[in-house]
Amino acid sequence: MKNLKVDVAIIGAGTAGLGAYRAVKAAGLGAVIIEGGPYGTTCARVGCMPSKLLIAAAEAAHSAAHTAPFGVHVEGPIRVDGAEVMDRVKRERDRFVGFVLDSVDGLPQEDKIRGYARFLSDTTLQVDDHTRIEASRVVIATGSTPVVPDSYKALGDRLIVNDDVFYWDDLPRRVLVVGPGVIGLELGQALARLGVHVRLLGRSASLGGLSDPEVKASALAAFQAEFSVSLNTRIVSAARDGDEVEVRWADADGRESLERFDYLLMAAGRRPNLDHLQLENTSVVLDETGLPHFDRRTLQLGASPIFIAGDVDGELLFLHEAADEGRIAGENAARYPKVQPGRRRAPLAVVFTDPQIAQVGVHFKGLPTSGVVFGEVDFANQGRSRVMLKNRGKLRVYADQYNGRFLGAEMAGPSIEHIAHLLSWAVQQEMTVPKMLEMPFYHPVVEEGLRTALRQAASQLTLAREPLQRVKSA
Ligand SMILES: Cc1cc2nc3c(=O)[nH]c(=O)nc-3n(C[C@H](O)[C@H](O)[C@H](O)COP(=O)(O)OP(=O)(O)OC[C@H]3O[C@@H](n4cnc5c(N)ncnc54)[C@H](O)[C@@H]3O)c2cc1C
Ligand SMILES: NC(=O)c1ccc[n+]([C@@H]2O[C@H](COP(=O)([O-])OP(=O)(O)OC[C@H]3O[C@@H](n4cnc5c(N)ncnc54)[C@H](O)[C@@H]3O)[C@@H](O)[C@H]2O)c1
Repeated sequence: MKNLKVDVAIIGAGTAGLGAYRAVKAAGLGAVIIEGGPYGTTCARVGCMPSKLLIAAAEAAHSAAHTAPFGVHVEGPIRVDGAEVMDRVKRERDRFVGFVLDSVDGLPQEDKIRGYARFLSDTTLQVDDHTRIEASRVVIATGSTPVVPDSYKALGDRLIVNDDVFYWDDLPRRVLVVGPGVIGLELGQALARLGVHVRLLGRSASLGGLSDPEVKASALAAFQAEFSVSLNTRIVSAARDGDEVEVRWADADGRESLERFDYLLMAAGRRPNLDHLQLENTSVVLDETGLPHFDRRTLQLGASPIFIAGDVDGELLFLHEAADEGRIAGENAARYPKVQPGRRRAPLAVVFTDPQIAQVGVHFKGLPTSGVVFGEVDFANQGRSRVMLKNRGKLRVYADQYNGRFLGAEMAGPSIEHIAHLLSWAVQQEMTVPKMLEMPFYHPVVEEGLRTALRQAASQLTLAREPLQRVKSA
């Protein structure tokens, strides 16, 4: 058994863990980073980057197949070569992973420990059965794993998760996607556009994380016009038959269907990688679901010398949040016990479907029940969106009725990744709707649709009247 003593031990060399490691080293302390799986990060290897590569191929196929309304005719069938599609996805993915591997290669050899870590106490870690580490502080950055209900496990290698898709050598013929969340929608639509027969089933009314019912209805209509998406369904049975999966499912009205697929892609959410850490050996307080209590601002677990960062805290499963949290946890581990709140950014989430989906600031479901004004634009008749034949979806903005402060927005539509950025910057700058309307809007751009929504919200503000009413009622 090898014994080590170090200031800070970081568990997990993903985006959050590497960020934490860099922050500890920048503070002049010693650190080790422990990794049990392959280096390269979830984002680069099986997450953000390969999914966007698959989506890019799907967009190319979709555009090629939809030129006719412009009077442009591509003669003959559009041929998607699945092997070539997957080859590019994997080649480019490996390039992105390569950048991470280069940066890991650059770390001092003695700082890198290979193996899976578990806690023996707050400050003692066991890595596999070869190394014991005494660390004054520990950062948990172990990421998340797809949730796979036990009842599906008999499907064997015909049951897949997002990771498996990015190791395919060719595209399959038929895929059942379970879960209309972010991953299910992104991968489901991309595969459908590449010619795979896709059915996407959800067990509730949820869709891509949206909470605004009007935006959700608009997004659902857009997706359903293109491929098979059914909500409020129930999978009655899923059984393996040879190399196929036979699925019986019931729609919202209870009508049952029987269908065969090559794969069942489980995209029903992710859970934190905490199971094997043996947190029960520490002083950390766990809630009834086994998740540790932590301070969102400092990322400290109670008063312990243990910090948490990235997907594993189960809060904001996005790359930029994992990077921020890694830095904050690393800085606080370095300055422990004098921890400080870290700077957090305005909430921003983008789903790379078509239409894209985004949420910014306060979500619809988090709005107060009164004192909020709404503005909206339906992209169906928005000038530039119609010019491009991308006129699907809806955007709704929320503002404080009395001080005009822009609170947040939910949206589905064209150019949404960019509009969502503008809006998240406005949230972080604490702008009011009238102030936002003072900003330039070029013509003709999709952002003119945003202006329509902002104007509608502005017209309902009671900025001047409110103080008067207060005086009257006093
Ligand atoms: C398909 C998909 C698409 C996505 N697309 C986007 C996107 O477009 N934009 C976006 O912002 N986010 C996206 N995400 C989310 C984003 O990838 C994650 O939020 C981010 O990668 C989380 O980083 P992390 O450092 O917390 O975890 P990870 O990168 O997963 O790192 C955790 C590491 O810990 C290791 N580990 C686990 N347990 C132990 C242990 N006991 N001992 C040692 N090592 C351990 C793991 O092997 C892993 O390497 C996507 C995710 C998926 C799955
Ligand atoms: N573009 C991005 O930023 C991006 C892309 C992919 C993933 N991510 C991150 O990864 C996280 C996880 O993604 P996800 O799509 O796995 O989870 P999710 O929580 O977004 O969606 C899961 C969906 O599955 C449904 N569901 C759950 N159990 C089910 C069952 N048994 N049958 C049918 N439907 C079921 C849920 O109702 C929900 O709609 C996201 O929340 C996101 O933070 C981000």
